[in-house]
Amino acid sequence: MGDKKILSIGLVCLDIINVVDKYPEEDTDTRCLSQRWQSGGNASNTCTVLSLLGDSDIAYGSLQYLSVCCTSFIVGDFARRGVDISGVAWQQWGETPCACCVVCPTNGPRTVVLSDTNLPDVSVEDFSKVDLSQYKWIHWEGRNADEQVKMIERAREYNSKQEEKNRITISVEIEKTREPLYQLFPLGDLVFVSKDVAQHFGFTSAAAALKGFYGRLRKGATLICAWAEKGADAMGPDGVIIHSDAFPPEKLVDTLGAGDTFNASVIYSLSNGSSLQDALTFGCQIAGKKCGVHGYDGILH
Ligand SMILES: Nc1ncnc2c1ncn2[C@@H]1O[C@H](COP(=O)(O)OP(=O)(O)O)[C@@H](O)[C@H]1O
Ligand SMILES: O=P(O)(O)OC[C@@]1(O)O[C@H](CO)[C@@H](O)[C@@H]1O
Repeated sequence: MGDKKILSIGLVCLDIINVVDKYPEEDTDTRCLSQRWQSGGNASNTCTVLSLLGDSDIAYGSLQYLSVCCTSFIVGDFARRGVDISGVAWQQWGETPCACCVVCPTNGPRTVVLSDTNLPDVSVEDFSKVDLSQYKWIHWEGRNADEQVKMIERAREYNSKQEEKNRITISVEIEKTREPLYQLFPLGDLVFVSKDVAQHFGFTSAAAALKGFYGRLRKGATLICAWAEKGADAMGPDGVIIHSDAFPPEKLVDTLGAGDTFNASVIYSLSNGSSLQDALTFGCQIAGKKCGVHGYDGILH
């Protein structure tokens, strides 16, 4: 695979994170323990974690064209982390998505309210400008699924003309409970399905979700389902379910981005030749470390 990179397509936003000692009640006025700005969104978090793990990659998400305050913050953050943004689909109009996040270190969970109004998603046209020969792996966060289907078709067509060693591995994440996203199940070589989607379909464990969803996948594909403090399960073409326990940190402080950290770490590990079991374990280890620190710096220590 040489020096080829990993491309991540999905949300890039600004996270404004309020750390509180207890989740605020409605119609109260409280002070947070601390507040910080952080680059966020699936594509951004994936690139952040990949860059910390050591790969050079490209955040290819939706960033506003105008250099308004929060956009320059995100760009600065990518530069600081060495994330290559030369492939970003800059938009001429629209507002940079922004998420107000509440993180409660006493019990861990994060609550997110996202404003994602009018910034266009990455389109097939944007994607047609991408030089696919640069990439060994492309990850799509399920969003504008109808367009994403066509982008993945283009990547598959490219693959059909390549020798096996030059083919791009295609992964998709189906995280939100939105009907159009389910058409992505048969499109990935690797599919991440969230606990939220699994529960929406009535599954009460990762293993049950894998058994229930696996039939929707393309031949030879792998399905992974993370289940917070219960760790994660995976099923490959042999139909065997493998599992990794979670690796809870000594003190749970911030679970915002744990799922994105898990996905990025699994992708990193598989793209470097690890077995599915090792990649699953590595994903849980790094995601567990993330839960023990605020933000992403320190996830390797
Ligand atoms: N409370 C926790 N303790 C330890 N590990 C956790 C915890 N929450 C999440 N993780 C790790 O992060 C991974 C993804 O978490 P999950 O909550 O399923 O994703 P998301 O953040 O997308 O909801 C889990 O498989 C697990 O390894
Ligand atoms: O890994 P998680 O915690 O599921 O996702 C975290 C996240 O990508 O989701 C929000 C948008 O939905 C962003 O504000 C935030 O950075």
